Amino acid sequence: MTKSAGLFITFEGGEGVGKSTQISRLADVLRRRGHDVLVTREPGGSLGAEAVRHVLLSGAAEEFGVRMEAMLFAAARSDHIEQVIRPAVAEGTIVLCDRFMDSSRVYQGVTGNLEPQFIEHLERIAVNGMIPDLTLVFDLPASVGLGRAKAREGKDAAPDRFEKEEVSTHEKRREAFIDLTRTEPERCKLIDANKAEDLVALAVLAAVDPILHEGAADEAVKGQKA
Ligand SMILES: Nc1ncnc2c1ncn2[C@@H]1O[C@H](COP(=O)(O)OP(=O)(O)OP(=O)(O)O)[C@@H](O)[C@H]1O
Ligand SMILES: Cc1cn([C@H]2C[C@H](O)[C@@H](COP(=O)(O)O)O2)c(=O)[nH]c1=O
Repeated sequence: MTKSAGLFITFEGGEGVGKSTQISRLADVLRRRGHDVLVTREPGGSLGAEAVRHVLLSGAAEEFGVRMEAMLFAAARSDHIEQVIRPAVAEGTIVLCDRFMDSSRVYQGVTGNLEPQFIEHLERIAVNGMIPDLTLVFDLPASVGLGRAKAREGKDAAPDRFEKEEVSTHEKRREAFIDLTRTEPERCKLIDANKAEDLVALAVLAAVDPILHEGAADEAVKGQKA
């Protein structure tokens, strides 16, 4: 198989919506089709960003305020992009990333009440042009997602810094994620996550297939011109 162009696909949504489950299933399908695939996550995905992940999810930075947390997410994102994502996409890899800049827009921007200009400025610096080719927004009632996350972690596990917030805050996040699919319909596609795993997997493939074919068509045109 000729090497196709790399792609950057992000998975967004509230807690326990099934992102990791579907990323793993999609990665298997794409690898079977012969693609190089890298699965990664935020916050984290590079050595520096994984260190910052611990600070953020443990709640150690919470007392310093949402601006501080937003800047830590942005710092982790910048490291992750420059060390891992950009080089992988440049080599032709399909990068599947569990959460990215839209989580900052929603968690720190909308429910953290940070000024939109501040979030936009941080995003521009951190992302540095590495905008996802496609973002899948998984949608599920917040209470269902939180229930799934709790079942996954075990009833005695303590919720992390963000999981522990009010259900109404999680519902506000759900609405904000849905809004993204209205304001950026080309990039952000809504996936109904309130279905059996196999049906969600079919919806994910249906959303991803068109951009795989666009990439293949671009390569073919380049090949004809060469
Ligand atoms: N379609 C589904 N129906 C029922 N349960 C599901 C479905 N998809 C995933 N799950 C289960 O729900 C739990 C949460 O799924 P998963 O870890 O994939 O979500 P996530 O979006 O990555 O969560 P988080 O953002 O909290 O890390 C897991 O135990 C998973 O097995
Ligand atoms: C990237 C990013 C993440 N968050 C929040 C969202 C989740 O509550 C956690 C990550 O946990 P997960 O189990 O790995 O999904 O972090 C955020 O608030 N802002 C961000 O930019």
